[in-house]
Amino acid sequence: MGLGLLADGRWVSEREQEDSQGRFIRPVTSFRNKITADGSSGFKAETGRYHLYISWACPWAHRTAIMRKLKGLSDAIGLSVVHPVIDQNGWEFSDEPGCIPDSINGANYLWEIYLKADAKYEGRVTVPVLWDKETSTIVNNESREIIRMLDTEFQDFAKSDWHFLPDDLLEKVDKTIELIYQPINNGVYRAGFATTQTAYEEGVTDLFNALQHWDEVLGKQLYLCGDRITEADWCMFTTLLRFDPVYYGHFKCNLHHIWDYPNLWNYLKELYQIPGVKETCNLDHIKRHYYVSHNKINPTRIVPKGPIMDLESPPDRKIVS
Ligand SMILES: N[C@@H](CCC(=O)N[C@@H](CS)C(=O)NCC(=O)O)C(=O)O
Repeated sequence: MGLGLLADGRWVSEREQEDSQGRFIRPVTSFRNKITADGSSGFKAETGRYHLYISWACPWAHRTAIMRKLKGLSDAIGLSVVHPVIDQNGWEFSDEPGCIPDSINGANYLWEIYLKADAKYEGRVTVPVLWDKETSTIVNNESREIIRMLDTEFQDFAKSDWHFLPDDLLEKVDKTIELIYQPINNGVYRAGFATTQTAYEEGVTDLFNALQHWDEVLGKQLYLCGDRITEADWCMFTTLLRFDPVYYGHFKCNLHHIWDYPNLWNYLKELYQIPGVKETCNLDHIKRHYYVSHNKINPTRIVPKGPIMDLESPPDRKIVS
């Protein structure tokens, strides 16, 4: 599949992991430290100290890019963007349009960053990566935890008033992020990377049951957790954005398009049209990443021209509470 991992300090090509029934297994993330406003964790929130490595293509990394942008943290936290296609050597830095080379460590490949953080690191080399320039290490490479840190620990440097974790919704936000993870965010991968009919059907069934549920919820309330936008909405957004252009065809998630669901489709457009969000949505990188990197699923590496998808048209969701 053009995907690989680090083993014994070397890069080795390897396919996606699966269980004996052909079900996709997502490996556990390894760097789990935390940046805190008061520095009690050993990583203090500071301006100019941290750097984010992302791919515009990746839905997990995209969450962190949205958070950095909307919180007004672009001056405080640096950014590098890898080439959209994963080839023999994994994620690669490039100066092609849309990419930002690694100005911090001067790496050619993302795996070099992982080895610099931990010379004994073994396993997958994934985006996003939150890098600490002061201690030359990876603080964290789990998107859900990175967005939480950017949202709550960098208040002194945030240049906007957005806050995506209201005190009274903390539990609900966590529960919702958890609730949409398996069937939706990971569900598209469970369908797309399945290697048996049964595993694929399990993934697709869970996915479309969950989409139906959330379409109904979004007919009654504005956002996933109620009347305010939260971190959970950004977790949902990056999957919905990729759905019709990629998951519908490439991952065979084709019972319905997102544009068939009146509430989900309008909700997607509403979030897309929030100032600052569009600049983080690179559909060219998104399509090239999936259709070209997964050569087991798409051996010709042909990237479809469509679909024609109008995310700019005015949303007209009807909320009936
Ligand atoms: N748990 C991670 C998952 C990140 C992840 O799977 N990223 C993918 C891109 S969409 C990746 O870098 N894959 C490369 C690989 O597995 O070799 C998170 O949410 O941050």
